[in-house]
Parts: sequence; C-alpha cells; structure tokens
Amino acid sequence: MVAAASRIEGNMGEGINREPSFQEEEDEFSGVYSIDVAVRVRPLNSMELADSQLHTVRVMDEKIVVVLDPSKLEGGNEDDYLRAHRSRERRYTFDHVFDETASQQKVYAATTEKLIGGVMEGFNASCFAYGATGAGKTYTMLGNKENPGCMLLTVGELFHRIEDDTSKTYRVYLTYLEVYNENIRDLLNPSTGYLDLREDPVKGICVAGITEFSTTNVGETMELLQRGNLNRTVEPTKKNETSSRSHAVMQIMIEAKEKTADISEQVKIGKLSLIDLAGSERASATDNRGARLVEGANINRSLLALANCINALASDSEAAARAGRNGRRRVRSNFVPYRDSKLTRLLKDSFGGNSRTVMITNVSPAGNQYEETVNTLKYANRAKDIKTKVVQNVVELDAHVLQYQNIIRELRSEHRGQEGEERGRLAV
Ligand SMILES: Nc1ncnc2c1ncn2[C@@H]1O[C@H](COP(=O)(O)OP(=O)(O)OP(=O)(O)O)[C@@H](O)[C@H]1O
Repeated sequence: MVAAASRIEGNMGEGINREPSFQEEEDEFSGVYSIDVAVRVRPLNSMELADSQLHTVRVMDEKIVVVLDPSKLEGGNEDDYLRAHRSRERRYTFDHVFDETASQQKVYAATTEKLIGGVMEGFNASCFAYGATGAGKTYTMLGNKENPGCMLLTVGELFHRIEDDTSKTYRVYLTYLEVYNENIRDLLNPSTGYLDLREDPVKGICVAGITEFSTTNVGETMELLQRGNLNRTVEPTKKNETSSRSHAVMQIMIEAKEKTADISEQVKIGKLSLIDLAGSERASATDNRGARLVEGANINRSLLALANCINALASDSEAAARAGRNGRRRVRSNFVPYRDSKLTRLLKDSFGGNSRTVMITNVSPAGNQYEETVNTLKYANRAKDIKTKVVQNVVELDAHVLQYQNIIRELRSEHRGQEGEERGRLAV
C-alpha cells in the first residue's frame, strides 16, 4: 500500500522564499489567513538509538528543515554529507520548525496559544497534528502529566484569560470524539454508538447527538479529556507501542456576552478544534495484519481524502493569487472532495471555511523513517498555500430571549394544566 501522503507532490527546496502567514484585512482577527504550518522533529527514541539509526534531519533558524538521504550517508560523516551533497538534500521552509530540544511550552506558544484570543471573540480556529505513526502527534497534542501538550496548555490559558476578563460572562462547553474505521464515536459518552454528521446553517458542520459537557475550570476539563482518552482506540503496532488508531477531535465552544448587555446585545460564539490525527503509515513498514491492516487502510483512506482536499484548496488559492496579480477576477474554483471521508467532512471548516488553522507536522529524524519524513513534509509544504477566510460568529441575544420566552410559555401552560387537574381532583 502506498502511504496517503505520497500523493502530494512537492519540489525540492520549494517554498524557501515563502512570506510568513498573513492577514489580508485590517482588523485584529477577521480576514484571510494562510494556514500556519509548523514542523516538529522528535528525538531519536531508545530503539532507534540502540539500532544506531542515523539522525537525518537538520533544523536551521527555526524556519528551515533539511532532510538527508540516509542511503548517501551510510558510513559517512553527516556533516561531510552536507557539504558534498547539497543538491541531493531536501529542504523546506515553514512558519516554525522545532528541533528535538523544543519544549511543549515552546511549541504551544508558537501554535495554539495565538488562536485563543480570536476564539474568545467569537472566531473559529483549528489546530491539527499530522505525521507518520510514532512521529510524536499525541505527545504534541496531549503530552503526559509531566509535559502537558497543546490541548491542556490551551485549555489552561483559556480559563486564565476568562477569569481575568471581568467585562464578559463566558459559557464554555466541550465535545471529544474519535473517527475510527470511518465511524464517529463520542469519547465522552461512547454508549451513544455511531454518530452522524449534519450541516447546520448557523453552526456549520455538527455531529448529531454528541454530548456537550459544560466546564468551568481546567481541572474539570482535564478530567473530561482523561476520561475520553481511556475510550480512545489505541493499539500497539511495530512502530509505536501506543499507536492511536483513530483521529481524535476535541472541540471547545465558547459563548461570550458583555456583562452590561441590554436586551438587544450580542453573543459571540467561538469554536476551537484540536485534532490528533491517526498516523499515516505504509503497510509494508508496519508489518500490520488482520484488524490492524484494515484500520491502516481506513486511516490511509481518510488521510488520502485529506491530501486531495488540501491539493484542491491549495491550487485554488494559488490560482486566485495569480489572477489577482494579473488584475483578473478568478471565478471558477476546484471541486474539493470533502465527502470522500468522514474526517474531511468533519474538518471542512478547518480547511475550506471559516477557521484560522494551524497544522503541526511531526517527523522522526531516524534514517529508517526517511520516506515517511519526506512524504510528510511534502504534504505540509502543500498545505502552506491554503487560505481560509475567518469571520466572527455573532448571535443576536433577541433570538435567545425569544427561545427563553418560548420555554417560559411552555412551562406556564404546563403549570396551568397541572393546576387545572389539581382543581378538578379537589372538586370531586
Ligand atoms: N518531542 C518529543 N520528546 C520526547 N518524546 C517524544 C516526543 N515526541 C514523541 N515522543 C515519544 O515518542 C513516542 C511516540 O509518540 P506519539 O505516540 O506521540 O506518536 P504518534 O505520532 O501519536 O503515533 P501514532 O500515530 O502511532 O499514534 C511516545 O513514547 C512519545 O512519548
């Protein structure tokens, strides 16, 4: 089987002169954004060290990543290689590149932290970790007790800022789901079985029947996340002892309302999606059989669908930019095959819609992971070209008042009915 990522074509050294991510409109959060793409290189693990695997990835200026072909390195000095084989190396530029010494805090500060302010102001944002199996996605997104990852650090900071903001009242609730073998399961309430996606004209893509848990502090949120993780589908594979076999999506919804709001005030509703994708993998490299092989095929199917969407969206953005440079208006856009998998339907907003999006690309530096690393970087390089348009989600409070009025009306009529029954009984 060919790894999903291999469908993405990238040129050696492409993107070196890339401008940093930008906002085309003049206001703090709304506007057109390029997807922010970061790369994180994990350290060689104990097995790779015991196996004397070559370290084939170099990071320069926290922006450039260079991958050396291990077949040209065998027996040679890695630094000599750099001088002798400059033309053979693969070199990419990204918004941020973190080497193996980068702390969880550093990765978080450059990626998800900058999404928090917008989400509190009613904007949507997404961060997802992409990479080969065992490359460090779950470590980056979730981490562990000693080194919490982006999900927990983001939630911590979010509640910090909510506490500090005395001008508004906030309501925070969260959902946590997995996409496993093309089925959606609620990780916080797995007894609900498989859930369906639907498109809401106001909320965008929604999972019908998913349980939303209201949360008021970090401790509560961590408990919910831990509970959800116990329900996540994880199996040992040859490449990773605790390989995530599903895509996990945590969504935090934040409703913000001015404390001084009068009856016609507005409610801002922001949504932050934090996504730990399952690892892309080659069946030949993982030696998987039976159920693991079927899972792998489904994982690759959804990642291939994601790659195809990224390709279509990136081509659109390039064509629009070209048309703009030539003073033309581009009218035709590519068909984006979101419907090819549950994952792409679920992430439609994150890529092609109303969301500021950060992609964290995880790679291993080990020589025996060379192909996976290069494929992953090509994929990420393509994603840099995608642009999303971010707008604020505002709901008129009048609509809520109307809802409450309806509820009060129903309760009153129920109460009246009960009173009637009571009177009837007394009269008998
Ligand atoms: N930056 C890092 N520093 C230290 N250890 C790391 C780092 N990244 C990953 N690891 C370790 O490497 C192992 C594999 O990482 P992880 O489980 O995060 O991979 P993954 O990409 O989520 O894999 P899969 O797709 O199979 O679930 C874990 O033991 C993890 O703790």
